[in-house]
Amino acid sequence: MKNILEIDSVLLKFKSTVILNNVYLKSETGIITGLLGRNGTGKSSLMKIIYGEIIPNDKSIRINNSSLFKSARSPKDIRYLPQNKFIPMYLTVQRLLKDFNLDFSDLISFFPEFQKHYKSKLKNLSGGERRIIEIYLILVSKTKFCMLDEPFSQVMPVHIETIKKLIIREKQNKGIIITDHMYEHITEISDSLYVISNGKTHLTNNIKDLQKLGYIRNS
Ligand SMILES: Nc1ncnc2c1ncn2[C@@H]1O[C@H](COP(=O)(O)OP(=O)(O)OP(=O)(O)O)[C@@H](O)[C@H]1O
Repeated sequence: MKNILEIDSVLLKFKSTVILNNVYLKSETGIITGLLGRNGTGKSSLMKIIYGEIIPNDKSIRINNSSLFKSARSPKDIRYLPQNKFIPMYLTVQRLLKDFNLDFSDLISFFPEFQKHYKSKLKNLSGGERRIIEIYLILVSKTKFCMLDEPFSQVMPVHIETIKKLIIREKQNKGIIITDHMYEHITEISDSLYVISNGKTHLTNNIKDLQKLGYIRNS
């Protein structure tokens, strides 16, 4: 089944500063939605609003045309990978995979290096290894929509390529919203691309749009 998430009419202010104003964004099963924008333009805030972690001054969010009025979200509907680590360090890879109902064999088919880490606690993994586990759990576990906030920072280039393959596999079952300043990876895998500028989302098609919106320099 195809699921559609839409958000519009967003107004987010911190004190008197307007961060987001009149945003529109759509995510749907089978589509990778890229979100770009300069530092501080509100990409993480928009994801947190969708996830229900920030309550903005105004918003309208719908899944399959039903409005979400409550702030609590079910993991069956939306999963969110925040920028900062969020999983308790004392949990093992084995325990996390069990909790998220995931297979170790699938993880190591993408990341064979993790064979030795089945019983490792997160605190005993490197920063990049921990990030890969977090990305895998959020991206692969069952849900309608998955939001990834800067999945590529901390991860080495070979693993970035693997994560991109995993994202492309997973979009068959869910809508994926992704932001990262390694924008070439985002433009490469995105089916639909928005840039946030001056509090608004701009649906963009090409690199020229990114230049016009001040996200990258004119070459
Ligand atoms: N809890 C808060 N209180 C006050 N201001 C905040 C709060 N959270 C975010 N902001 C401000 O809102 C703006 C948007 O922040 P946000 O983290 O959403 O930006 P971003 O586009 O994700 O940035 P980056 O690319 O640097 O990660 C920033 O100016 C930030 O300082």
